[in-house]
Amino acid sequence: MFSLKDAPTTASTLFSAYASFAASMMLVRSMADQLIPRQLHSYIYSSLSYLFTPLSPHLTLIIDEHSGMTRNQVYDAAELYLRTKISPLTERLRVSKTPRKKTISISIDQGQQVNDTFDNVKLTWRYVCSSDQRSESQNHSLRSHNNNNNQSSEKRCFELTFHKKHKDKVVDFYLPHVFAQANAIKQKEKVVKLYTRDPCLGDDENGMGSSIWGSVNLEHPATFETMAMEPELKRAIVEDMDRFVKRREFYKKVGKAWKRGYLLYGPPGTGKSSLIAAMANYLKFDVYDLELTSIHSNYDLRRILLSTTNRSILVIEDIDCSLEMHDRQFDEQQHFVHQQQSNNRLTLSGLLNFIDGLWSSCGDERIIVFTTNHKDRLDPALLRPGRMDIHIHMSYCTTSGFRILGSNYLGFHGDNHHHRLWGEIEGLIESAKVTPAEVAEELMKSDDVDVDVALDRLANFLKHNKVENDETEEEANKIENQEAKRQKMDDHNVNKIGGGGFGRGKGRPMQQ
Ligand SMILES: Nc1ncnc2c1ncn2[C@@H]1O[C@H](COP(=O)(O)OP(=O)(O)OP(=O)(O)O)[C@@H](O)[C@H]1O
Ligand SMILES: [Mg+2]
Repeated sequence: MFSLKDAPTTASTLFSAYASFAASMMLVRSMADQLIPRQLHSYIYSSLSYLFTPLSPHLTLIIDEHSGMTRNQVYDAAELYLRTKISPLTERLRVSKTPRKKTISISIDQGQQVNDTFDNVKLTWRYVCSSDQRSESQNHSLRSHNNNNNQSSEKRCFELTFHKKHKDKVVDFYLPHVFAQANAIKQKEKVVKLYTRDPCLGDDENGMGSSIWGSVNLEHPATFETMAMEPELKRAIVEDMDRFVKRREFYKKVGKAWKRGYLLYGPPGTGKSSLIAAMANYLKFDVYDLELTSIHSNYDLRRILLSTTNRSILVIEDIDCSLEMHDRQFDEQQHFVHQQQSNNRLTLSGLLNFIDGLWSSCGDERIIVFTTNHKDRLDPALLRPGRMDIHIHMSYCTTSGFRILGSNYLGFHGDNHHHRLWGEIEGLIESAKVTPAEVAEELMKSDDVDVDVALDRLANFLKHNKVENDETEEEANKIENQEAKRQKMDDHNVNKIGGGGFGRGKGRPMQQ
């Protein structure tokens, strides 16, 4: 065996000593290669290299874009979250926008680093792209999955580095924080959709699914700020919705389906449809506009409702005239006799049963809105307590409603309320019984809105309506008085004939 101790220290001996050492190492390595099973080679070499590399105090988590064949949700959350953490020092950013999105998204480019701090823990994110080593078959299936030929061969991941001692804090608290923030961003950026039944589209081969509904982006600009309504009513609706979306656990605890029903009633043009849009924009819930006249049976209804998604608003407008809905009691009596027939037509009880039962138990965070111009014509089954949780009366334009429209349409704020016509209009607005739609129309009539002209026109419109209302009211009073007189005469005669027998109330008609 070679020994350095006895060797003379000349250059040539040093060289021959090194050569001999290298030769011995090669011999040892080739013996090891032969004696140690092949599978253990890489393990042993990496363990040896680990022993000779200084220990790093840092830990790096690798967050791949895909987990197997599906997307890695941690990656998606990180991508959204890191958009909010881009610092002015970042040198390269990626910018994109898809037709479905309203905003431009900015994300970090490969190799770029983003620093973050969470509960005094310093973290560094790095975005890494490399060419994918996966087999061609895997790439192929990913390609078809992503429908994105150029990018599928690229392997993308985030590397999250921090001090090892914070591992638990990062996994248990920081990553959930990243998820929560990403969800909030997603929610904010969500484009609300309006789904309507498209008769031109057939069902898919299962007879179910998205083809039942066609969708467009809900571009309705109504918000609670633009709605001309009493401020207290607006506040009450917003608070009610806020409470509703926060109460997942509560609904579970009390065993109630997580749904909420609103009945909006009032004359045409008072903002019922606008309010639905404002609700959808506020909650970022998609809207399913259900036209009952296009549905022919309870079976169809069930199928259509089952294909709606959670966190959505189901709207049935003009419920009183959508259908000749049968009285619920009548329908229940007939149910046993004509069960088959009942499935072949759409009935009020079919709708109510479904909303109360099946539909509400298989979905979460559902809102249902019925609208009507005539609440008095609705079937009592629809109005009974517990069915529609909140009844909202959309009324003619009030003073505060006019203030909101004035500020929206004419840019009136603060001092502008001192306009010479303002007081006159406020004095007329409630007695003129005009709808917010009519007021909005008057304010928008000229192309370039001249405030004087617009208010002048509105004042005249209100005066004209008030005169008409007064005349109609006079006429109605006259008829009412005549009616009352006639009634009095009838009652007089009835009392004479019936004599109030069998406990009938005095003055009640006999046929009752
Ligand atoms: N309360 C309101 N606040 C703000 N704008 C309103 C309001 N009511 C009506 N408008 C305006 O009038 C237009 C028509 O209103 P909308 O369609 O919401 O009324 P509606 O009550 O649904 O009527 P209908 O009973 O005929 O369906 C809206 O696009 C909006 O511009
Ligand atoms: Mg409407």
